[in-house]
Amino acid sequence: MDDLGLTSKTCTPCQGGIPPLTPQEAEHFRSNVPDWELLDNTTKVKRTFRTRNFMDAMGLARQVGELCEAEGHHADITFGWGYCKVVFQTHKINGLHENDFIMAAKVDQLASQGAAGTMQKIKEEVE
Ligand SMILES: C[C@H](O)[C@H](O)[C@H]1CNC2=NC(N)=NC(=O)C2=N1
Repeated sequence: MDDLGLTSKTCTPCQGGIPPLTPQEAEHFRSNVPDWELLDNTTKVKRTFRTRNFMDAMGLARQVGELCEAEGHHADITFGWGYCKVVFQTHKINGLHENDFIMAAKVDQLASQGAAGTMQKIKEEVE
């Protein structure tokens, strides 16, 4: 689905002073990360991940946080037993920027690796 090649891009430092994406532009980017949804009149993009328990939710939150720090573009992350909610917005422009969708695509990649890791762990436990 990543037709725009979002996962191979890196975030550009956003210094503000540019208009946020229009709803149409935001929806175009969102179609590349179909598990995410636009919020607050398309000024934010959100995905909630389901996890097996609290510690997995915290682990995912930590991994997402480290990715944000590495990219210099930060999510608002809330987690609890069985879930981790990730919301991106470019605060400097109070709206969405391509960076938010680059991050969404990279978080999907991260979470799928994590899920694969979990499945591998379960498989090993079973065998
Ligand atoms: C100086 C630094 O790059 C900026 O403050 C960055 C940090 N991370 C950020 N993250 C998000 N989501 N929005 C921003 O506007 C933002 N600005």
